[in-house]
Amino acid sequence: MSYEKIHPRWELPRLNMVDGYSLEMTAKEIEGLREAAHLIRPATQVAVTFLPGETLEQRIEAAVLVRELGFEPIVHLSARRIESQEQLDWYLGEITSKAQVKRVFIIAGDPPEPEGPYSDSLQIIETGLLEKHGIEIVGVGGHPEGHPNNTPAELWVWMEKKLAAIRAHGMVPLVLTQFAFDDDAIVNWLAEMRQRGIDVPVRLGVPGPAGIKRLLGFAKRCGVGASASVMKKYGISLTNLIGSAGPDKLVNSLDKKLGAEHGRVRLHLYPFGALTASAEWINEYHAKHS
Ligand SMILES: NC(=O)C1=CN([C@@H]2O[C@H](COP(=O)(O)OP(=O)(O)OC[C@H]3O[C@@H](n4cnc5c(N)ncnc54)[C@H](O)[C@@H]3O)[C@@H](O)[C@H]2O)C=CC1
Ligand SMILES: Nc1nc(=O)c2c([nH]1)NC[C@@H]1CN(c3ccc(C(=O)N[C@@H](CCC(=O)O)C(=O)O)cc3)CN21
Repeated sequence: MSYEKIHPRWELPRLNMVDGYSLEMTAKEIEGLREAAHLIRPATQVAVTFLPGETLEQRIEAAVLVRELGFEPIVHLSARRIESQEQLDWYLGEITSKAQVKRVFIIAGDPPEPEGPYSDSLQIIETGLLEKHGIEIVGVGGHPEGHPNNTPAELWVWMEKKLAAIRAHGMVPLVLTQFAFDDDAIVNWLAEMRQRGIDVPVRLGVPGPAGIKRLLGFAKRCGVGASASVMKKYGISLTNLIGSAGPDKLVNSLDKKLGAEHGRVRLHLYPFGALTASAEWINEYHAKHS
């Protein structure tokens, strides 16, 4: 399968670690995206989250802005937060007609009980609504550090089922990983994925630069490992939580450790509300490595 659809340069070796990066924004970060826009390369893929406390209208407005500013929207769908099939159908209709969305990312979502008819991502793929609305590329989650509700073996089975279903519905699959601070967790997980014969493109989720307390808060909330030893590798001492930290060490280490056996990868930055800081970090990294 050709993955050129995912990104024009997917089939080529990366120029550096930020080549073909993607970013994300919450649906409420309309002003944040406007402010950061001049720092972001044209046609960059920008994902719009599906978090509690956002309305569908805010998400649609955000996707429209991503498109208007000359970027490529990726719209998140949180299966457990979708209230009905009618709502999913309507939302897909809105984002595809108003923002020409071609890309979605589907994740189960954190609610322990689904708020509507869907308890997992596979069920969304199987509705047939994605291709009905012209969606071409579908991302699903990867979990380098595992997931509290599934064993690693179960997670691989789920991944293969989702990827097969995306193909069966005529769309192109992609995996986007949960953010992680631990380079070894990411590299080992990716090696296992490739050993299993899963050749799908992967976007590796890394945290953008942010305050240390904020990074640790997100790690806790999202079940991401942030032990003293992992954070030390990342460049953070847990005895001094003042200031902020960027992903330089992590990204440099990934650059060294990732080889041909890990297949095609690109980065996805999780800015955690600081889009400008992430865009600046990318530009500085690019300037240093080109
Ligand atoms: N990577 C990311 O950016 C994000 C990751 N997540 C986390 O990833 C989890 C898994 O998502 P997918 O890989 O899409 O799973 P999935 O939709 O492929 O489901 C796989 C299996 O895990 C179960 N499961 C998933 N979420 C659950 C939950 N919250 N409680 C109980 N059982 C659950 C499903 O019922 C199913 O049996 C989310 O539930 C969430 O906790 C959430 C948001 C963003
Ligand atoms: N298990 C899990 N659950 C999640 O909700 C989750 C993950 N994993 N992995 C990473 C993504 C990224 N997430 C987030 C969540 C909040 C903001 C954020 O900026 N929140 C604002 C206020 C809310 C808003 O603007 O909508 C904040 O200031 O905290 C960003 C990314 C949540 N995500």
